[in-house]
Amino acid sequence: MRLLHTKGGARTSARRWAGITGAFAGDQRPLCRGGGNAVKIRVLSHPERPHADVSDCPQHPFGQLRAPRRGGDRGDRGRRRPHPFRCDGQPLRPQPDRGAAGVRGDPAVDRRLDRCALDGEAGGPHHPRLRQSRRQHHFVPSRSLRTHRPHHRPHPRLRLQGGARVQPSHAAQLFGLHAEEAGPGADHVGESRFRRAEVHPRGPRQAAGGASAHRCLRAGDLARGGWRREGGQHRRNRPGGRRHLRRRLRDLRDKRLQGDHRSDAGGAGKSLRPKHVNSRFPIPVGAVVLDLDGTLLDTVDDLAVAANAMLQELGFEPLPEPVIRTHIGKGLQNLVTRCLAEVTGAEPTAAQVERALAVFEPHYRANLCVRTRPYPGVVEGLEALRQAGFPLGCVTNKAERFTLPLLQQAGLAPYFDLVIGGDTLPRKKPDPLPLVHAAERFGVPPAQLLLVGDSPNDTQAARAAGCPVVCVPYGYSEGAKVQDLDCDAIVASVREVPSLLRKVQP
Ligand SMILES: O=C(O)COP(=O)(O)O
Ligand SMILES: [Mg+2]
Repeated sequence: MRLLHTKGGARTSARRWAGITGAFAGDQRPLCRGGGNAVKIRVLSHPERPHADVSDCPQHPFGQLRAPRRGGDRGDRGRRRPHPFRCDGQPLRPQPDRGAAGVRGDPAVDRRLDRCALDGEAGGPHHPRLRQSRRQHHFVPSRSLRTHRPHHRPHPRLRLQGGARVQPSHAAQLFGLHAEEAGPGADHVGESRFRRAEVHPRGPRQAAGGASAHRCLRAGDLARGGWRREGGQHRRNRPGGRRHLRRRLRDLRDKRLQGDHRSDAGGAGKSLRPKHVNSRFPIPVGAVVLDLDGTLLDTVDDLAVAANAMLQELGFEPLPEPVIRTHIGKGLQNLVTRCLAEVTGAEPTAAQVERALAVFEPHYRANLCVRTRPYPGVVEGLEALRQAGFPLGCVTNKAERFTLPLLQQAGLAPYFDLVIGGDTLPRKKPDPLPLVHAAERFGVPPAQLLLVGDSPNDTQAARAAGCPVVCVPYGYSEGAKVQDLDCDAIVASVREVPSLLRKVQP
């Protein structure tokens, strides 16, 4: 018996070859399996033609025929595909259909693994077209070898849809889980990460107490765990199943994230969105104000140059830029005070601050916009906000005498209808006064004035005034993490702000 493989030929060619060489007699027919460009034939030598082989064939009418390799069949591609669990020298994992494991290198194991199983046998040809069935040669790791995802980690494919507008802290609201409605023992409420139970709350039909599509109330079924049957179709759509999850996420994306104004979401007057889901987006806004340092303009380089020139003039060592960066946000006087405190190790007196400020200001005026640049996305964002019809304001703690020329030199002045500096009003951020004033000037209630900021001063002022606030992550948040700021959303850049807003007429 010979095992020959033909490549490039086909079943017909193989049969023809068998006929030509006379390798088969009477009822001995070549066993041909498969098709396409690979075929394996089992040649049974005829007693009178013991040397029948491809090399004997005078006509050699078809493509490459080759004898099986030494050491076993390595597949039609000429190379053995390494098994994922059989790296050299690594212990082999037990396989359900191949018996006990062993170590590659052990001749007995090698022989077993390299054995060329006959066509039709388990472990037979590896070419997919020659497989008896799809699953036969796949190694399915046993239950104990599968890796399990701990339940406290969010599923990797379970991303909240909605892009930047959705923050992890919204999970509870998105999925309709509020402390008062989740019931007693709902220890997961308030966690930013959510578990399976939170992602798949029971649908409205089940919650209403109606007969479930999946639950079966018959006694026999209850004895089987309450599901109609184990396995098969009935498990597919049950809550927690993948399909159920996909459908639920689609519902959330399509209907619930559209916001309160979508009264048509659920058909004629009937919203599918439960009342307790608080959709915050898009935010209804009549006007937008933006912070300057750390939100619109990257001013730290020029501020550091001026601050270090001041320190040098006063006889102190310069400070590194990252230190100066953490002192930006509460106005220039505060910056000077904190730089002095840093180098002297003590709180400076009012007179010392006044003297230092007098040294600082000329340096800053001379370096106002040398290396100061708008952050990426700022110009596009302002442009888009203007196009959407929002009146724009700049509310900063920087003194007005520096703010106005800085906006001019940076090319942002034409975008703003209103500029409020740190000394324009009696109090500055984090006091709500500048925002309340801006809302009045724009003729909108504070709840419809959006502040785009970067620091706790901005978020505190907005919360105190009752304004919505979104933060950019790149600014100077006085050492605080942007994730810790009390804001409605974190946007990667000002460019993303318009997509969060819905224009309301003032
Ligand atoms: O501290 C400053 O000088 C100004 O800070 P602000 O523009 O972020 O309000
Ligand atoms: Mg700022």
